[in-house]
Amino acid sequence: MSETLTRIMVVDGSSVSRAILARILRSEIENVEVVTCESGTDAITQLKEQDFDLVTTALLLSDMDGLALSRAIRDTKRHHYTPVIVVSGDADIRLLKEGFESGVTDYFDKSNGYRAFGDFIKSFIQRNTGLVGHILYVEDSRTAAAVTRKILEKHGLKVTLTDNAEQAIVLLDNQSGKDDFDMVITDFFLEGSLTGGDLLHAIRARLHLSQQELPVLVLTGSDDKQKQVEIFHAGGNDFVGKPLIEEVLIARVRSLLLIKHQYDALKQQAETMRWIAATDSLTGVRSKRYLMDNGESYIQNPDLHPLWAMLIDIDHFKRTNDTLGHITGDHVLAELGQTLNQWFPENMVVRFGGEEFCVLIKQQPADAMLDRAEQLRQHIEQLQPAGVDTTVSIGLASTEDHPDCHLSEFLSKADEALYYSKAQGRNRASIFTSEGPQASPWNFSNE
Ligand SMILES: Nc1nc2c(ncn2[C@@H]2O[C@H](COP(=O)(O)OP(=O)(O)OP(=O)(O)O)[C@@H](O)[C@H]2O)c(=O)[nH]1
Repeated sequence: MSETLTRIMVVDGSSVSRAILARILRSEIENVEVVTCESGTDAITQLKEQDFDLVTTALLLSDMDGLALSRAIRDTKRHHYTPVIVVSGDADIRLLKEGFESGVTDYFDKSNGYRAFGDFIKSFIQRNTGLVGHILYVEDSRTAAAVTRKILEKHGLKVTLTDNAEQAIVLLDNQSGKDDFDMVITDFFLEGSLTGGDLLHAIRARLHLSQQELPVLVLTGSDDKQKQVEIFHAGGNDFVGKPLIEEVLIARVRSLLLIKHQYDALKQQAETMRWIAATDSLTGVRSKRYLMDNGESYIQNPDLHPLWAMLIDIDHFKRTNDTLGHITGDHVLAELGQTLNQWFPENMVVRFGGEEFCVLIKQQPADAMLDRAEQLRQHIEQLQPAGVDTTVSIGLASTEDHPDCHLSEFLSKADEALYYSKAQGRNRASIFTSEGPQASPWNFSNE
């Protein structure tokens, strides 16, 4: 949810149009304040006194036309950069010819309907909100650095300045994942032993940061076409000629940051998808798919031995569902999942089936494992998850007893031990040794 307030001015001679446009904007855009004006003069007066993020204007107004209003807006200091959108039903030839020179940013064809107007403005705002990003700026001229830094900061960017490529590489190399750089702006000609071209090469070839991961904008005073080609060959995303023109610099920075932010969003999305595929949403433990993808390498890793498979199955869970309902059953499962995650934080906790969990537990001697299984059994017996009397049966198998098993075979040993626990009366733990299933020594002391 956006937290900053967006202020939009709507200029239109028709009171009906003003009311509809304002209503659409208020319903489509979060945190918006809409101010309406009937005439160009009224609009200019308010624009001189207040800040707005966007102005929409009809083409025909009672005292001037939308193009004249746009020109007047460009002449104000406060709104020199504010986007102006002409909203009109007839894209006449004058708008096409003069709109650009008048500083009109975009045009909305009213014949597309009011609903489309809401979508149009919403997406326009999303594309044109204040710049957000952390820029690593490499410039050895103090004067140029001061001026450019001021421009970037004025547009909302955070800037870290260094005057040489060597230092820039160190800063990039030491990024920690927090407050990392979103893009690099570098002068091509630098005084140190490395040029902007060398920096580019280091970013792409040594640090392996792609053009989407870390866009680089090169500032060059040279009109040399060969140099410009070299910049692209070295992995530069774009270049801007010096002396810098503020609007050109900001437009380039904006489009490169857009690439970077889209890359970050896709990466985040892929991460979320992986997490969803790997996690059981009801219980918060790993999914069976995760076990199938990762379990084999886990049990084959000798550093984790002795490694145990522990299968935990709720006793008479059907009865819980049948008497107390499926929802209560779900709550029991969720609480058990949470408990197992807490008990085995460094291990692989998996929902193995409907009411069955599997935990792969690393580096446990047999005595400690049998103690732990018994403590868990007792804990669940007293836990009453979701207020329901609940017990579990447990089956165990160890790599010490079954050193050369693959995952499925290893799990089936633990499953046989679990079956044995069920057959012996439930609410107990059993272990499948090299001699077959046996009751945990704890069961004898319980009975
Ligand atoms: N609430 C709920 N129930 C589930 C879920 N997945 C499986 N079950 C139920 O788990 C129950 C398993 O029943 P059974 O296989 O007969 O096992 P049980 O009643 O636990 O008996 P024993 O395992 O022999 O002690 C069935 O009623 C399934 O509907 C789930 O996601 N939520």
